[in-house]
Amino acid sequence: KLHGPEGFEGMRKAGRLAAEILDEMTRRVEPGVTTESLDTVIREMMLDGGAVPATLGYRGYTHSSCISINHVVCHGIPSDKRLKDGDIVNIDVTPLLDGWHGDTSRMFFAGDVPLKAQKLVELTYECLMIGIGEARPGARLGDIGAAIQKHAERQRYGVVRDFCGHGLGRLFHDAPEVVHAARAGTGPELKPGMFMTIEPMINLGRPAVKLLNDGWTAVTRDKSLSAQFEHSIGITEDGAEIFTTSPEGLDKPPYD
Ligand SMILES: CCc1ccsc1-c1ccc(O)c(O)c1
Ligand SMILES: [Mn+2]
Ligand SMILES: [Mn+2]
Repeated sequence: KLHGPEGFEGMRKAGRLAAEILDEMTRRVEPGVTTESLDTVIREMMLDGGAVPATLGYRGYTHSSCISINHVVCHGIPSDKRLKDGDIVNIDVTPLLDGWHGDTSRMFFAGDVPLKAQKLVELTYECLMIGIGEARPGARLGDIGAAIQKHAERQRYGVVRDFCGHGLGRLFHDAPEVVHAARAGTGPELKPGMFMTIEPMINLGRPAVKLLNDGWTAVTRDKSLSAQFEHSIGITEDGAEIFTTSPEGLDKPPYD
C-alpha cells in the first residue's frame, strides 16, 4: 500500500500522541509502581487524545500497552507486578487515532541500572536508528535487517528472529514483514508512501525466545536481558520520516 499526504498527516498525529504518552512514562517509571497503573495512565491519555488503544481486544489481548521487563523480550502483560531498582522496562503503545495507528516503544530505567544493561539499551537504540538510516526509495527491505544484524552481532549480542516489524497505517499489521536479521539487497524494493515499523529486539545473550504459559509473554531462553525500541516511519521521496519521535527529545538514550 502506498500512502499519500493524507496518510502522512494521519500518521503524524497518531505518532505524536504515542510519543507524548511515552514522554509521560519517562516521568512515571520508578521502583515501586505497578505496570497495571502505568497501563491505566496510557489508556486514559489515549482516550483524552481522542484515540483508542489498538491492542485492547486485539487477538484477545486485554490491555492498552505491552510492558516488558528485563529478560522479557516483548508482549509483557501489565499486572500488579511492581518495578524494582535496576529494572530495564520496554513500554509499547499503539493509539488508534482517526483510523491511523501510531506504534512505538522505548526503554525506560527504574532506579539505578547496571552499566552492562545501559550499554544493551544504547546499542538497541543505535540498531533502530541504523535500520531507519537504510530506509529510502530504491533500497531493499533486507538492507534494514542486514544493517541492524551487523551492528548487534559485531558486539556479540543476539538479534531476535521470532518477532518482526510490519507495515501499518489504517491496519495495525500489514505487509511487509520487517525482519531484523536479513541479507542486504534482498526483499521488496522500498517506495515513497510505504509505512512500516522497525522494532529490533536485542538480547545480551542468544537470540532464542520462548513463550510463557499466558500465551503472550516472550522471554529469552537463556534468561539474558533483552531490549527493544520501535518507531513508525513513512518512506519519503528522499528517505524516511519518523512519525513517533518525542517532541521533548526523550526518546534518545543515554538517559542521564
Ligand atoms: C499486544 C498486541 C499484540 C498482540 C499480538 S502481537 C502484538 C503486538 C505488540 C506490539 C507491537 O509493536 C506489535 O506490532 C504487535
Ligand atoms: Mn509496538
Ligand atoms: Mn509493532
